Amino acid sequence: MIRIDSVAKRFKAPAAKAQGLQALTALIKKPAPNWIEAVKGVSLQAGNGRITGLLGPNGAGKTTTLRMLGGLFAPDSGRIEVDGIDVQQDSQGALARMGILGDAHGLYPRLTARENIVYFGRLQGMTKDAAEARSEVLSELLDLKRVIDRRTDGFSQGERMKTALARALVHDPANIVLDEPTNGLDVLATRALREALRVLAREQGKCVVFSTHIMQEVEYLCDEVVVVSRGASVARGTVAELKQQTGRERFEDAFVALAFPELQQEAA
Ligand SMILES: Nc1ncnc2c1ncn2[C@@H]1O[C@H](COP(=O)(O)OP(=O)(O)OP(=O)(O)O)[C@@H](O)[C@H]1O
Repeated sequence: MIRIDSVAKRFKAPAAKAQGLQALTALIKKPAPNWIEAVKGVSLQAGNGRITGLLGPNGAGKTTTLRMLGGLFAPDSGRIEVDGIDVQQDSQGALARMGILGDAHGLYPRLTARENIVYFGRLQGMTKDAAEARSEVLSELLDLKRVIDRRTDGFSQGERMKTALARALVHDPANIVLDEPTNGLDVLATRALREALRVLAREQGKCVVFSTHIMQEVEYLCDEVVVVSRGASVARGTVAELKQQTGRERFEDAFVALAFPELQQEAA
């Protein structure tokens, strides 16, 4: 179970290079930094055996939220818990309970897919035998058998994603977090991934959280959706509830109404 409570995070904007008089003034008086409010208040509760989608347009703050969940940096405010473990207080404990598929897959190109998976298992404290047995199970679940003993150098986007996902799941974590997992995948690879996520949540009782900006993805997969817009969670519910809440028949229209309310006012 994952619980994110009102997290916020801002970044210092890289300063534009000052020129002429501006540069001279900047030498004497350092200009105040500009801040980018990447996340201003995102909350989410994701239960076990369910797929929860973080749906938002580009730049809404999805990746930043998931990076805080993965302990890559701390929120400026708010709190994140994984199975009751506070990510800031015990990031190792929280990470041990999560399998994270980030935007960069970072496989070792000289190792085979199996070696990549087993190596990661060893880093998670598994015995070689246990990691190898698990790589077998995952190669079945993710349909990796054909390529599991090939070096990952030269893998297609889909093969890379599946190997990275297998690696993230090697320690059989109770919580699975994926950042835009279908990016760059073709229709068959997307279907295979969806099917795997369904098995993980519905049959194995995992808590699955994934971010996306693709409406269809959410309609096909999610038990619960959290809509994020401009750094804040603005709505949550099932697809049917969000359609009902906005009085829209199509989910795309419901999403636009929730994420960009100003567009509705302009249209009115
Ligand atoms: N390290 C950083 N430094 C400065 N700004 C950042 C940093 N990381 C994110 N941002 C900004 O924060 C905002 C939210 O970014 P984020 O990557 O979380 O959005 P997103 O919802 O994942 O978008 P996308 O769907 O396009 O990947 C954006 O405006 C982005 O430019």
